Amino acid sequence: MDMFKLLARSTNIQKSDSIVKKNVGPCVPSAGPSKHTLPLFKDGLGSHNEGERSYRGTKRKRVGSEDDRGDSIPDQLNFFGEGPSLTSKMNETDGRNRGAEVLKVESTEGDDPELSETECRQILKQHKIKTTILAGTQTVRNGQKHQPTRYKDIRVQIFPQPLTTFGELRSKYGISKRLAANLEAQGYTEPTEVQLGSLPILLGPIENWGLDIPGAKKTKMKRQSRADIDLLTIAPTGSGKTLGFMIHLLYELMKERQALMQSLDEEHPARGVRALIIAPTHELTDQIVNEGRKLALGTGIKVSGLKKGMKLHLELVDEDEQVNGDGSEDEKTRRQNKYMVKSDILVSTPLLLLHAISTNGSTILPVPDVRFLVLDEADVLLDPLFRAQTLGIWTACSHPSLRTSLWSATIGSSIETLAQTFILDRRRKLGLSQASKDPAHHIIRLVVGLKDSAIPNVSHRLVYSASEQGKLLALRQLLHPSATPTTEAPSLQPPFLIFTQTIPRAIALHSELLYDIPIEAGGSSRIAVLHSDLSDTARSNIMADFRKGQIWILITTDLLSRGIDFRGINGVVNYDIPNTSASYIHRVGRTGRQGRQGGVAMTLYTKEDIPYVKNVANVIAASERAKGQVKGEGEGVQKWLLDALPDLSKKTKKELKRRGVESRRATVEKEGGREARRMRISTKSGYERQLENKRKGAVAGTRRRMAQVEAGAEGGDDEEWGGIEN
Ligand SMILES: Nc1ncnc2c1ncn2[C@@H]1O[C@H](COP(=O)(O)OP(=O)(O)OP(=O)(O)O)[C@@H](O)[C@H]1O
Repeated sequence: MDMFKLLARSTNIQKSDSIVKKNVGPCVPSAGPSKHTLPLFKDGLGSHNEGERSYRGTKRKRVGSEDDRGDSIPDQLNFFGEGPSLTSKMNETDGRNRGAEVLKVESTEGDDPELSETECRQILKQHKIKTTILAGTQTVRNGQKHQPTRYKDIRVQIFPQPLTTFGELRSKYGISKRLAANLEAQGYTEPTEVQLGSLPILLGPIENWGLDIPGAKKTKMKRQSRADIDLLTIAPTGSGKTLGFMIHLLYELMKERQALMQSLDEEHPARGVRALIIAPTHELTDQIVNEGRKLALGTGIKVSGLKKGMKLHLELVDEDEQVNGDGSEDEKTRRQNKYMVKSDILVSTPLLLLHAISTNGSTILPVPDVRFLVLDEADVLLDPLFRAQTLGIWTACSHPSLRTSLWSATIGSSIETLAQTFILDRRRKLGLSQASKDPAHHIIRLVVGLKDSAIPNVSHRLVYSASEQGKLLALRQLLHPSATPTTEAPSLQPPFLIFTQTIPRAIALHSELLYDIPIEAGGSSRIAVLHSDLSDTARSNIMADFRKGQIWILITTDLLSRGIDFRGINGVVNYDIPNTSASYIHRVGRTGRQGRQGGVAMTLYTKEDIPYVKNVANVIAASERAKGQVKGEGEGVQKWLLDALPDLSKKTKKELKRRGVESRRATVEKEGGREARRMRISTKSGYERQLENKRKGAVAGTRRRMAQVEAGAEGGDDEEWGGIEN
């Protein structure tokens, strides 16, 4: 495996040889062996300690020691690399289970072993994968007669055949050679848990789901029938959801393309957007495009990100005045070539996509060719902030067999109900809920691990620092290599992320810390701030520099809390407490990805935060319970603290989610600026600030006076001599 390819993953750098060598020298702070703590799921622990398991007809064993990889990455180069390989990590953790658990099945009974239902149950349970049909079609018996199939709230657990190796993608599901080769070239050899559970449902026939499917008795159903399904997937951060939906989309579009080419007698099939992926930020859409392109290489499927001004309909290109030219035919063709989207899989943020399918009068035009809709970070996309836009797009996807999949580490019950209601309403409106037209449609929910919880392979710390100044001091202790690690301020080696509540606070913290990194270590260039007020170019440059290891500490807002995959970051600092427990789960999920051990999530809180800390404390406590950890002194959340912290009322929770801690939003203009001064990010005393302000005032006054004198002198020159008045 090419180590530089790994280092450059998720960047556009192809030949990053020189960059890596230049930037990742011995002074790289994250160099050194990665630490290991406990496994992600406790159940898996016991079952995998044996190191080897056998099921009927299959021999299931741990694979992939360091030697198996064939190449090992020197620690000092493994800055943003994959860390220890997934497989080697298993050995290192004494054969215990981890986040991105992998398995290999060595078939001893033919190429395509079918596992019995008991075996499926066993594997799925071991990996904490729970699959439930939430609603679907069911044949209702009325006396002797079978009523037409009807929609029902079913809520039945199913046990689909798990995907135990990527080899099965080809042998069982028939993915193309090219796609299989691309997976291998990217170093993906074994599926992670979310892929193990979701791909058989997405790619396979309904018989894969086990026997207990209402209305789908094996004897009555046609063999190899595929159901229309909508899937909700809830799996931990960094568990490989992107690859899960990408493999599905590429598989479907390649199959469709092949069928079309055959039916058109080898002619080129018509192209157009057939799959939409929506994600909440540009950073995330760029990352998805990047991953998608690597997988789609040579398959003929085009994956692209939507750019400003691009449209999905010809009439919209013609309508747009901004891009209108002289009206000639040539000009029209040129314009259409330039502004029409020409890709099979389009990735976008909701607002940009909505503009691309709306007229100037903002009527949304339907996109009937779209067959697949993926909502990545679905809970955020269906949150009030993005809800109208997302549902607008979803409604515009008017294909009768649209398959929607929703992915996130956190999908609360209200969002789940909203999605389910919307899916059923949409089908009803399209007249699809009658039995004759809807023989097999199901809404399925797949949960990996404990629903809505933080990854347990990260060490969580909740640190009280009394005041804003206290927080700054705690952070400085982390930055200075000489600082002795204490329980209050544990050591945290860069690279790491710092989250603040607002953009002004991120900027203020950045200017405060700018000179905290010694010149010999790169000085101010090692620390940067990223937020949505920056230009797109500035944002992508900062992202690229952080991935390359040129920036060590990145201060940001919740903009980067979702989906962003920085492989090797050592930790996350919540400089300001997150607004919701979901936000905490996603922020800390930027570390400990792919089950990587040793990540630290540190949350600082002050007096003002006490009424709001319970949210975070509960998540940490649940995560510790999940891994069965006995807490060390100062680590995690002590029981007394959990009991002492006040509970949040529904109203407070709602307000906190919407606005964050109110006092941190105070500006100097409000309340004579007293609150703003108290919450200011600065270590300077009031007296020092007063002196500084006086100095600034004096300098400004001198400049003003000089300008006046100059203006006066210039004015004198310009004035015409008017003679002496009588
Ligand atoms: N089967 C696999 N083998 C090895 N690495 C994998 C596999 N699947 C995914 N990965 C890697 O795991 C990392 C995390 O994947 P991804 O970003 O898709 O996580 P996610 O579940 O979407 O996380 P989040 O909830 O934070 O968005 C990526 O670097 C990806 O390349």
